[in-house]
Amino acid sequence: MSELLVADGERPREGGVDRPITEVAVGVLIDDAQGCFLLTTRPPGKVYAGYWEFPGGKLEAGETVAQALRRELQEEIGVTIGQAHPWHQKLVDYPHALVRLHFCKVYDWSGELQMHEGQEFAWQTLPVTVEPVLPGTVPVLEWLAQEAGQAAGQP
Ligand SMILES: Nc1nc2c([nH]c(=O)n2[C@H]2C[C@H](O)[C@@H](COP(=O)(O)OP(=O)(O)OP(=O)(O)O)O2)c(=O)[nH]1
Repeated sequence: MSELLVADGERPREGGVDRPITEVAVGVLIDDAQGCFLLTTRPPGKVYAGYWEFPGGKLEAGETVAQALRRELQEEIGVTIGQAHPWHQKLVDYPHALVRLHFCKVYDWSGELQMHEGQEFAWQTLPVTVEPVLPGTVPVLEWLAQEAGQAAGQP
């Protein structure tokens, strides 16, 4: 498990020191043929609206990460995913909540992208050209860059 990331640390925390951890499933949809990955904006009305992130959402009671991811991606972007490959986890302390992000890589899906919640989407390569990026999403871009460097034979 990686260390805690504190986002917007100068702002007060809702719920005090003992707030529960909210588990979140997040999908890094990778198009290997094109060498790109999908980012979407947070919908209007949600915290950090307009910030770029990877699609996903909170686990409901009794759900596994893979089940939640499958449901969220159907609801939010209209695709049905194949296998979700567990990748990294990150604990992020936001003003609004303490969240544990379960990032999964996804290489297969069916259906056309449909932004059901008024989001924008962008297929991106590194470095990304969209901004602002959600604080809890920034580490993912670093992990992707590390992997790309390793694949290219860099230390
Ligand atoms: N989907 C997603 N959420 C992220 C990422 N990075 C990150 O810090 N988060 C945080 C933001 C939110 O606090 C939380 C996700 O909650 P959410 O509000 O989007 O989830 P949801 O779709 O289930 O929301 P709702 O049903 O309660 O409206 O995880 C990311 O890359 N993708």
